[in-house]
Amino acid sequence: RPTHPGDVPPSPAPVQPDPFALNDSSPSAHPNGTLQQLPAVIIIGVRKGGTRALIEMLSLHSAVAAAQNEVHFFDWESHFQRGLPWYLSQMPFSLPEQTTVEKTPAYFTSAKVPERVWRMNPDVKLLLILRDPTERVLSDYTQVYYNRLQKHKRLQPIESVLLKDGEINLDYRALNRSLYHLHMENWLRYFPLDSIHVVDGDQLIRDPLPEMKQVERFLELEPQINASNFYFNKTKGFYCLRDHGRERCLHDSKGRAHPLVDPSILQKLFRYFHEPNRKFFELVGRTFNWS
Ligand SMILES: Nc1ncnc2c1ncn2[C@@H]1O[C@H](COP(=O)(O)OS(=O)(=O)O)[C@@H](OP(=O)(O)O)[C@H]1O
Repeated sequence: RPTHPGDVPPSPAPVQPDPFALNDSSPSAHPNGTLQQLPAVIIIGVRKGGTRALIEMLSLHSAVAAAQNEVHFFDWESHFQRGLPWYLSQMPFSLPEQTTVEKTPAYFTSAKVPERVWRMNPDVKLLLILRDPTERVLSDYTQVYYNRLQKHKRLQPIESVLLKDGEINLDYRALNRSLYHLHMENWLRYFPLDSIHVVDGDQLIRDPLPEMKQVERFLELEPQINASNFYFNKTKGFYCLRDHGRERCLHDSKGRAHPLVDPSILQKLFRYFHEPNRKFFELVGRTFNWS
Protein backbone atom coordinates (compact mmCIF):
# COMPACT_ATOMS: atom_id res chain seq x y z
CA ARG A 1 0.00 0.00 0.00
CA PRO A 2 1.40 3.47 -0.80
CA THR A 3 2.57 5.18 2.39
CA HIS A 4 3.41 8.58 0.90
CA PRO A 5 1.30 10.55 -1.52
CA GLY A 6 3.85 10.22 -4.33
CA ASP A 7 4.44 6.46 -3.90
CA VAL A 8 3.52 4.13 -6.69
CA PRO A 9 1.90 0.88 -5.53
CA PRO A 10 4.14 -2.13 -6.19
CA SER A 11 3.21 -3.67 -9.51
CA PRO A 12 2.40 -7.38 -9.49
CA ALA A 13 5.10 -9.72 -10.83
CA PRO A 14 4.78 -9.79 -14.62
CA VAL A 15 2.89 -12.84 -15.84
CA GLN A 16 5.11 -14.81 -18.19
CA PRO A 17 3.15 -15.43 -21.37
CA ASP A 18 2.74 -19.11 -22.14
CA PRO A 19 4.80 -19.81 -25.28
CA PHE A 20 2.44 -22.65 -26.13
CA ALA A 21 -0.74 -20.59 -26.17
CA LEU A 22 -2.23 -20.09 -29.63
CA ASN A 23 -4.35 -16.94 -29.69
CA ASP A 24 -6.91 -15.46 -32.03
CA SER A 25 -4.34 -13.22 -33.63
CA SER A 26 -2.85 -16.33 -35.24
CA PRO A 27 -2.65 -15.92 -39.01
CA SER A 28 -5.97 -16.59 -40.66
CA ALA A 29 -6.66 -18.55 -43.78
CA HIS A 30 -5.82 -16.94 -47.11
CA PRO A 31 -8.74 -16.31 -49.49
CA ASN A 32 -7.28 -18.81 -52.01
CA GLY A 33 -7.89 -21.63 -49.53
CA THR A 34 -4.36 -21.93 -48.23
CA LEU A 35 -3.40 -21.48 -44.61
CA GLN A 36 -0.40 -21.58 -42.34
CA GLN A 37 -0.06 -24.78 -40.33
CA LEU A 38 2.28 -25.84 -37.56
CA PRO A 39 4.80 -28.41 -38.77
CA ALA A 40 3.75 -32.04 -38.37
CA VAL A 41 7.28 -33.00 -39.39
CA ILE A 42 10.52 -31.42 -38.15
CA ILE A 43 14.02 -32.05 -39.47
CA ILE A 44 15.93 -31.70 -36.20
CA GLY A 45 19.49 -32.04 -37.50
CA VAL A 46 22.26 -32.74 -37.38
CA ARG A 47 24.18 -29.62 -38.37
CA LYS A 48 26.07 -30.40 -41.62
CA GLY A 49 24.26 -33.73 -41.90
CA GLY A 50 22.54 -32.86 -45.17
CA THR A 51 19.45 -31.13 -43.74
CA ARG A 52 19.10 -28.70 -46.66
CA ALA A 53 19.34 -31.50 -49.21
CA LEU A 54 16.74 -33.47 -47.26
CA ILE A 55 14.17 -30.67 -47.02
CA GLU A 56 14.65 -29.72 -50.68
CA MET A 57 14.22 -33.33 -51.75
CA LEU A 58 11.16 -33.72 -49.56
CA SER A 59 9.67 -30.60 -51.14
CA LEU A 60 9.57 -32.49 -54.43
CA HIS A 61 6.50 -34.19 -52.97
CA SER A 62 3.23 -32.38 -53.73
CA ALA A 63 1.87 -33.07 -50.23
CA VAL A 64 4.76 -31.28 -48.54
CA ALA A 65 5.05 -27.56 -47.77
CA ALA A 66 8.47 -26.62 -46.46
CA ALA A 67 9.54 -23.54 -44.52
CA GLN A 68 12.23 -21.76 -46.54
CA ASN A 69 14.41 -20.62 -43.65
CA GLU A 70 15.70 -22.20 -40.49
CA VAL A 71 13.17 -21.04 -37.91
CA HIS A 72 15.16 -21.59 -34.65
CA PHE A 73 11.97 -21.44 -32.61
CA PHE A 74 12.70 -24.07 -29.98
CA ASP A 75 16.39 -23.28 -29.47
CA TRP A 76 16.56 -19.47 -29.54
CA GLU A 77 15.06 -17.93 -26.42
CA SER A 78 14.16 -14.66 -28.18
CA HIS A 79 12.10 -16.63 -30.70
CA PHE A 80 10.62 -19.09 -28.23
CA GLN A 81 9.32 -16.31 -26.00
CA ARG A 82 7.27 -15.01 -28.93
CA GLY A 83 5.19 -18.17 -28.61
CA LEU A 84 3.45 -20.51 -31.01
CA PRO A 85 1.59 -17.75 -32.89
CA TRP A 86 4.97 -16.45 -34.02
CA TYR A 87 6.16 -19.95 -34.93
CA LEU A 88 2.99 -20.44 -36.95
CA SER A 89 3.53 -17.11 -38.70
CA GLN A 90 6.91 -18.41 -39.98
CA MET A 91 5.28 -21.31 -41.80
CA PRO A 92 4.49 -21.30 -45.52
CA PHE A 93 0.93 -21.06 -46.79
CA SER A 94 -0.23 -24.55 -47.66
CA LEU A 95 -3.34 -26.48 -48.61
CA PRO A 96 -5.18 -28.05 -45.65
CA GLU A 97 -4.20 -31.58 -46.74
CA GLN A 98 -0.50 -30.69 -47.08
CA THR A 99 2.08 -31.44 -44.40
CA THR A 100 4.25 -28.57 -43.21
CA VAL A 101 7.93 -29.28 -42.58
CA GLU A 102 10.64 -27.09 -41.09
CA LYS A 103 14.35 -27.76 -40.56
CA THR A 104 16.60 -26.30 -37.91
CA PRO A 105 19.76 -28.41 -37.62
CA ALA A 106 20.62 -26.99 -34.18
CA TYR A 107 17.56 -28.60 -32.56
CA PHE A 108 19.20 -32.02 -32.33
CA THR A 109 22.05 -30.87 -30.10
CA SER A 110 20.14 -28.37 -27.95
CA ALA A 111 19.19 -29.97 -24.61
CA LYS A 112 16.01 -27.96 -24.00
CA VAL A 113 14.48 -28.58 -27.41
CA PRO A 114 13.04 -32.13 -27.10
CA GLU A 115 10.68 -31.22 -24.25
CA ARG A 116 9.53 -28.07 -26.02
CA VAL A 117 8.80 -29.91 -29.26
CA TRP A 118 6.95 -32.61 -27.31
CA ARG A 119 4.82 -29.96 -25.56
CA MET A 120 3.87 -28.51 -28.93
CA ASN A 121 2.89 -31.90 -30.34
CA PRO A 122 3.85 -35.28 -28.84
CA ASP A 123 2.87 -36.93 -32.15
CA VAL A 124 5.13 -34.84 -34.35
CA LYS A 125 7.31 -36.89 -36.71
CA LEU A 126 11.02 -36.22 -36.48
CA LEU A 127 13.62 -36.63 -39.19
CA LEU A 128 17.26 -36.82 -38.19
CA ILE A 129 19.91 -36.93 -40.90
CA LEU A 130 23.33 -38.08 -39.76
CA ARG A 131 26.61 -38.69 -41.49
CA ASP A 132 29.93 -40.19 -40.47
CA PRO A 133 30.79 -38.25 -37.28
CA THR A 134 34.38 -37.56 -38.38
CA GLU A 135 33.24 -36.28 -41.77
CA ARG A 136 30.63 -34.15 -40.00
CA VAL A 137 33.37 -32.55 -37.86
CA LEU A 138 35.37 -31.70 -40.99
CA SER A 139 32.26 -30.25 -42.62
CA ASP A 140 31.53 -28.23 -39.46
CA TYR A 141 35.13 -26.94 -39.45
CA THR A 142 34.84 -26.01 -43.16
CA GLN A 143 31.63 -24.08 -42.52
CA VAL A 144 33.23 -22.08 -39.69
CA TYR A 145 36.37 -21.56 -41.80
CA TYR A 146 34.35 -19.92 -44.60
CA ASN A 147 32.32 -17.85 -42.13
CA ARG A 148 35.56 -16.52 -40.62
CA LEU A 149 37.00 -15.90 -44.07
CA GLN A 150 33.97 -13.82 -44.98
CA LYS A 151 34.24 -11.78 -41.78
CA HIS A 152 38.02 -11.29 -42.26
CA LYS A 153 38.69 -13.14 -39.02
CA ARG A 154 41.84 -15.08 -38.25
CA LEU A 155 41.80 -18.54 -39.84
CA GLN A 156 42.64 -21.53 -37.70
CA PRO A 157 44.36 -24.53 -39.28
CA ILE A 158 42.39 -27.73 -38.74
CA GLU A 159 45.19 -29.32 -36.67
CA SER A 160 45.11 -26.42 -34.21
CA VAL A 161 41.43 -26.92 -33.41
CA LEU A 162 41.45 -30.72 -33.45
CA LEU A 163 44.51 -31.27 -31.29
CA LYS A 164 45.69 -30.11 -27.88
CA ASP A 165 49.07 -31.35 -26.65
CA GLY A 166 49.06 -33.93 -29.43
CA GLU A 167 45.74 -35.47 -28.38
CA ILE A 168 42.15 -34.87 -29.49
CA ASN A 169 41.06 -31.46 -28.15
CA LEU A 170 37.97 -32.32 -26.14
CA ASP A 171 37.06 -28.63 -25.87
CA TYR A 172 36.42 -28.39 -29.60
CA ARG A 173 32.65 -27.85 -29.79
CA ALA A 174 32.23 -29.57 -33.14
CA LEU A 175 33.27 -32.88 -31.58
CA ASN A 176 30.37 -32.80 -29.16
CA ARG A 177 27.89 -32.28 -31.98
CA SER A 178 29.10 -35.60 -33.44
CA LEU A 179 28.49 -37.51 -30.19
CA TYR A 180 25.14 -38.59 -31.53
CA HIS A 181 24.24 -40.96 -28.68
CA LEU A 182 24.32 -38.13 -26.10
CA HIS A 183 21.83 -36.02 -28.00
CA MET A 184 19.71 -38.97 -29.06
CA GLU A 185 19.29 -39.95 -25.40
CA ASN A 186 17.73 -36.53 -24.74
CA TRP A 187 15.23 -37.01 -27.56
CA LEU A 188 14.37 -40.53 -26.48
CA ARG A 189 13.33 -39.20 -23.07
CA TYR A 190 10.37 -37.59 -24.79
CA PHE A 191 9.77 -39.43 -28.05
CA PRO A 192 9.51 -43.14 -28.85
CA LEU A 193 12.08 -44.42 -31.30
CA ASP A 194 9.41 -44.96 -33.94
CA SER A 195 8.71 -41.19 -34.01
CA ILE A 196 12.29 -40.52 -35.13
CA HIS A 197 13.46 -41.63 -38.56
CA VAL A 198 17.22 -41.54 -39.05
CA VAL A 199 18.25 -40.71 -42.60
CA ASP A 200 21.68 -41.93 -43.67
CA GLY A 201 23.30 -38.70 -44.87
CA ASP A 202 26.24 -40.48 -46.51
CA GLN A 203 23.79 -42.59 -48.55
CA LEU A 204 21.71 -39.53 -49.41
CA ILE A 205 24.83 -38.07 -51.03
CA ARG A 206 25.70 -41.28 -52.91
CA ASP A 207 22.20 -42.29 -53.99
CA PRO A 208 19.33 -40.09 -52.79
CA LEU A 209 16.34 -42.03 -54.15
CA PRO A 210 16.34 -45.07 -51.80
CA GLU A 211 16.73 -42.78 -48.77
CA MET A 212 13.87 -40.58 -49.94
CA LYS A 213 11.61 -43.60 -50.56
CA GLN A 214 12.20 -44.59 -46.92
CA VAL A 215 11.33 -41.06 -45.80
CA GLU A 216 8.10 -41.17 -47.83
CA ARG A 217 7.17 -44.46 -46.15
CA PHE A 218 7.95 -43.13 -42.67
CA LEU A 219 5.80 -40.05 -43.29
CA GLU A 220 3.05 -42.20 -44.85
CA LEU A 221 3.13 -40.11 -48.00
CA GLU A 222 1.87 -41.50 -51.28
CA PRO A 223 4.97 -42.67 -53.23
CA GLN A 224 5.77 -39.86 -55.64
CA ILE A 225 9.47 -39.07 -55.57
CA ASN A 226 11.16 -41.03 -58.35
CA ALA A 227 14.41 -41.45 -60.27
CA SER A 228 13.58 -38.66 -62.72
CA ASN A 229 13.69 -36.18 -59.80
CA PHE A 230 17.48 -36.60 -59.52
CA TYR A 231 20.42 -36.29 -61.84
CA PHE A 232 24.11 -36.35 -61.06
CA ASN A 233 25.90 -33.09 -61.79
CA LYS A 234 29.54 -33.87 -62.58
CA THR A 235 30.71 -30.30 -62.07
CA LYS A 236 29.18 -30.07 -58.62
CA GLY A 237 30.00 -33.68 -57.79
CA PHE A 238 26.57 -34.12 -56.19
CA TYR A 239 23.05 -35.06 -57.16
CA CYS A 240 20.85 -32.14 -58.14
CA LEU A 241 17.06 -31.94 -58.32
CA ARG A 242 14.61 -31.96 -61.20
CA ASP A 243 11.20 -30.59 -60.30
CA HIS A 244 8.56 -30.41 -63.06
CA GLY A 245 11.40 -30.17 -65.59
CA ARG A 246 13.20 -27.41 -63.67
CA GLU A 247 16.73 -28.39 -62.70
CA ARG A 248 18.52 -27.03 -59.66
CA CYS A 249 21.50 -27.85 -57.49
CA LEU A 250 21.98 -26.83 -53.89
CA HIS A 251 23.80 -23.59 -53.10
CA ASP A 252 27.60 -23.48 -53.56
CA SER A 253 28.03 -23.59 -49.78
CA LYS A 254 26.70 -27.18 -49.89
CA GLY A 255 29.24 -29.73 -51.01
CA ARG A 256 32.48 -27.88 -50.29
CA ALA A 257 35.85 -29.61 -50.29
CA HIS A 258 37.04 -30.50 -46.80
CA PRO A 259 40.61 -29.91 -45.59
CA LEU A 260 43.14 -32.69 -45.96
CA VAL A 261 43.89 -34.07 -42.53
CA ASP A 262 46.98 -35.99 -41.52
CA PRO A 263 46.06 -39.74 -41.45
CA SER A 264 47.38 -40.08 -37.89
CA ILE A 265 44.93 -37.39 -36.71
CA LEU A 266 42.11 -39.05 -38.62
CA GLN A 267 42.94 -42.32 -36.86
CA LYS A 268 42.66 -40.54 -33.51
CA LEU A 269 39.25 -39.20 -34.50
CA PHE A 270 38.03 -42.61 -35.66
CA ARG A 271 39.15 -44.08 -32.36
CA TYR A 272 37.52 -41.26 -30.43
CA PHE A 273 34.15 -41.86 -32.09
CA HIS A 274 34.27 -45.66 -32.00
CA GLU A 275 32.58 -46.17 -28.63
CA PRO A 276 30.05 -43.30 -28.97
CA ASN A 277 29.05 -44.72 -32.37
CA ARG A 278 28.54 -48.18 -30.88
CA LYS A 279 26.31 -46.65 -28.19
CA PHE A 280 24.33 -44.81 -30.84
CA PHE A 281 23.81 -47.99 -32.89
CA GLU A 282 22.54 -49.70 -29.76
CA LEU A 283 20.11 -46.86 -29.05
CA VAL A 284 18.56 -46.92 -32.51
CA GLY A 285 18.85 -50.66 -33.14
CA ARG A 286 20.71 -50.32 -36.43
CA THR A 287 24.25 -49.74 -37.63
CA PHE A 288 25.76 -47.23 -40.06
CA ASN A 289 28.78 -47.47 -42.26
CA TRP A 290 30.89 -45.01 -40.25
CA SER A 291 34.65 -45.33 -40.12
N1 LIG B 1 22.72 -33.24 -53.20
C1 LIG B 1 23.53 -32.54 -52.40
N2 LIG B 1 24.14 -31.42 -52.84
C2 LIG B 1 24.99 -30.74 -52.02
N3 LIG B 1 25.28 -31.09 -50.75
C3 LIG B 1 24.68 -32.21 -50.27
C4 LIG B 1 23.79 -32.98 -51.07
N4 LIG B 1 23.37 -34.03 -50.34
C5 LIG B 1 23.95 -33.92 -49.15
N5 LIG B 1 24.76 -32.85 -49.11
C6 LIG B 1 25.58 -32.50 -47.95
O1 LIG B 1 24.92 -31.56 -47.15
C7 LIG B 1 25.93 -30.99 -46.32
C8 LIG B 1 25.42 -29.74 -45.67
O2 LIG B 1 24.56 -30.13 -44.65
P1 LIG B 1 23.43 -29.20 -44.08
O3 LIG B 1 22.57 -28.69 -45.18
O4 LIG B 1 22.75 -29.96 -42.99
O5 LIG B 1 24.27 -28.00 -43.46
S1 LIG B 1 23.76 -26.91 -42.40
O6 LIG B 1 23.89 -27.49 -41.08
O7 LIG B 1 22.39 -26.55 -42.75
O8 LIG B 1 24.71 -25.77 -42.59
C9 LIG B 1 27.07 -30.75 -47.27
O9 LIG B 1 28.25 -30.77 -46.49
P2 LIG B 1 29.69 -30.32 -47.11
O10 LIG B 1 30.02 -31.40 -48.10
O11 LIG B 1 30.62 -30.30 -45.98
O12 LIG B 1 29.50 -28.99 -47.76
C10 LIG B 1 26.93 -31.89 -48.28
O13 LIG B 1 27.90 -32.89 -48.13
